[in-house]
Amino acid sequence: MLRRSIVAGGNAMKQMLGFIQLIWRHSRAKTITLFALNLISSVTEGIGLFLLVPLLAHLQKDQPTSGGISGWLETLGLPQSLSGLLALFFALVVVRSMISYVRTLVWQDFQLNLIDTIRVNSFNALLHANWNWISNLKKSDHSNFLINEVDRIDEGVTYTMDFCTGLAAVLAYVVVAASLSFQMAVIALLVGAAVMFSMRAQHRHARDLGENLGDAYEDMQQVVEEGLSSIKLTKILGNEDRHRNLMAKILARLRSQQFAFAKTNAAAGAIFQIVIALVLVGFLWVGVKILELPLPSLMILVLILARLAPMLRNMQNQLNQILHAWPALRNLDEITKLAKDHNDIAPNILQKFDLKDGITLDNIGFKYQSRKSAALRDISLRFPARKTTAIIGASGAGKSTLADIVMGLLAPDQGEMLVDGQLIGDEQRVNWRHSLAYVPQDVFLFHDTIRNNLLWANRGADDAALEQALQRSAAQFVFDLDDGLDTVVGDAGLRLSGGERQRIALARAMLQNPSVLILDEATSALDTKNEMLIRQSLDQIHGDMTIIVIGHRLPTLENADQVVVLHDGRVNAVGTWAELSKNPDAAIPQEFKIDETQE
Ligand SMILES: Nc1ncnc2c1ncn2[C@@H]1O[C@H](COP(=O)(O)OP(=O)(O)OP(=O)(O)O)[C@@H](O)[C@H]1O
Repeated sequence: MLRRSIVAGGNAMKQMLGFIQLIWRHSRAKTITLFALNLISSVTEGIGLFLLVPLLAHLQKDQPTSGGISGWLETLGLPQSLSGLLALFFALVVVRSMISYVRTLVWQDFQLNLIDTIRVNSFNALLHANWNWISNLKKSDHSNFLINEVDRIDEGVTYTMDFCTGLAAVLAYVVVAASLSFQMAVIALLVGAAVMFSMRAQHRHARDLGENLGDAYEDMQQVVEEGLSSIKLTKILGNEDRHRNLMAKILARLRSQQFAFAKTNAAAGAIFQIVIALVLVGFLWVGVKILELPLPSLMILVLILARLAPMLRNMQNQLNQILHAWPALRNLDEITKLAKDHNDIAPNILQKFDLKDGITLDNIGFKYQSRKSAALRDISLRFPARKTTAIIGASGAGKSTLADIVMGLLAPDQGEMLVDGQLIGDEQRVNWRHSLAYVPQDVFLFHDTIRNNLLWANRGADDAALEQALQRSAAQFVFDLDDGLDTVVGDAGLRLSGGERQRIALARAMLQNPSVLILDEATSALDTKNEMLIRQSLDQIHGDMTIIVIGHRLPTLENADQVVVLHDGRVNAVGTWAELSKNPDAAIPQEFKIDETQE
C-alpha cells in the first residue's frame, strides 16, 4: 500500500528541510537550545582559530602579527602575550568541550523522545482509524513502518543534526578564512557550492536506493509475519523450505540495496577527497603565488582547509544518508495523514448506552470501496431488546458486514441505525460500540495469563467478578488448571483448546456487562460437550441480554426468538425457526437443511 503511493521528487535541501521541520515541530525550545549550543560551539572554534594567528606570529618572531586580529584582541581587552594567548586558547577548548558534553546530553534526550513520540503517535493514529479503512491495510507494511521505517527516520534525524552541526562549524571556518583572505573565502564557498551541485546525481541515487530499501524491508516483514502465523499449516504442507527460500531471496535483495548504497557512498567519498585535494593545492598556489599571504595566515588557511576536508566529506556522507532515509519520513507523513483522515470521530463524552427497547435498521446499504456491488442493500430490521436474534445466510451473503454495521464498526452508506429511537450517527458510533460485547469466530487471546486476558475487557474487575464471568460462560475448567487464573494461554491462546478459547472469550464479553452481546459462532466443529456448555451459558443469559448470533448451528436457530435470513446482501426472510423452516421462499443455507433431515 505504501509502495504504490511513493512519489520521488524534490531536491536534496527540501528533503533535509523535512527532517528539520520534524525536529522543530517536536520541541521548538529544545531545537533553539540545540542550535544555540551549536552556534556557541562554532564561535568558540572560530575564536580558537583566530587565536592561532597571533600564536603563530609569536613563534615566527620576524613575521608581523595580523593587524586585524591583534586590534580585536586589544579592543576586547584580551592578552596578546604568548602565555596569555595559550591560556585563552586552553580556556576555549575547555568551554567547547563542556558545550559539546551538554549538547550531546540534550540531543540524546531529545532524539530518544522524538522517536518514541513518532512511534506512539503513528501507532495511535492507526488504532483510531476507522474499521473500514484499517481492515483493508496490509498489516506487515504497518508493522514494518512502525519498526524499521521509524528506525530509518531516527537515522535521518541524527544525520540532519550532525549535518547542521557540521554546517555551523564550516561557517565558523569560512568566517575565519574570510578575515584572513576574503578572496580565498569567496573562492572556497564557490568551489564548495560547485562540488555540492556536481553531486546531485549521487544524491538522487541515494534517495532512490532508500526507496528500494523501504520496499525490501516491507517484503521481509511480510515473509516473517506470514511465515510465523502460518507455521502450523507450513509444517503440515512441508513448506518450511519455501519460506526459508523466500526469506533468503528478500535478504539478498536487501543486501544488494545496502551494498549499492555503500558503493554510492564510497564513490562519493573518493571523488570528494580528490576534489578537496585539488582545491587545497590550488589554494596554496593562489595564496603563495598570487595573493602573497604572510606565513601565519597561510598556515592557518592550510589548517582550515585540512580540517574542512574531512568535515565536508562527512557532511557529504550525512547528506547521502539523509536522502536515503527521506522516503521513510515521506511515508510517515503520508500514512499518518491517511490514518487521521480516516479517524473515528471521538465522542465528546464517553457514555455507554443501556438498550431498553431495541435496535432498528432502516433501509441500510453498504458497499466496500474495492467492490463493484454492494455488500448490503435496503436492510430494514429490528433487534428487540433482551431477545435473541440469529442471522443466517450463505457464505458471502453479508452476515459479518451486517454485524459490523450493528456494532458501529462500519458506517452505512445509506439508511439509518437507531438505538431506542436515537439515531447512531458518526458522533455516537464510538459510544455505541463501547456498549457492546463481541465474541468473534476466531477468538483472539493475548500471550498472557487468563486473568489478564479477562481484565482486558474490564480493568477494574476483582477475582469474584472474574470467577462469576467464568461460571456464566461455562469456563469452570480454569479452576482445575494448576495455575488457575494465572495460567499463561500461549501465543494467541495456543495452549488452550478451541472450545476453551471460545469460553474464555465469552467470559471476557460477560465481564463487560454489555446490554448487547454479538456472537459469531465458530464454523469449525466444537465437540458436543463444548457446544452444549456454550449453549447452556447462552440459555442462562437469554432474556437478560440482547443477543445477536451469526448462526452456524441448528440449535442456535431453534432457541432464537427470531431468525433473519440474508441472501445476496438483502433480508430474505424473518421469523421464528419454526416459521422459516416451513417457508419455501426462505433462502436457508444447505447445512441447516441437512441437519434438519438428519433429525
Ligand atoms: N473488507 C472487505 N473488502 C471488500 N469486500 C469485502 C470485505 N469484507 C467482505 N467483503 C465482501 O462483502 C460481501 C459480504 O461479505 P461478508 O463477510 O459480510 O459475508 P458473510 O455472510 O459474513 O460470509 P461468511 O459466512 O463466508 O463469513 C462478500 O462479497 C465479501 O467478499
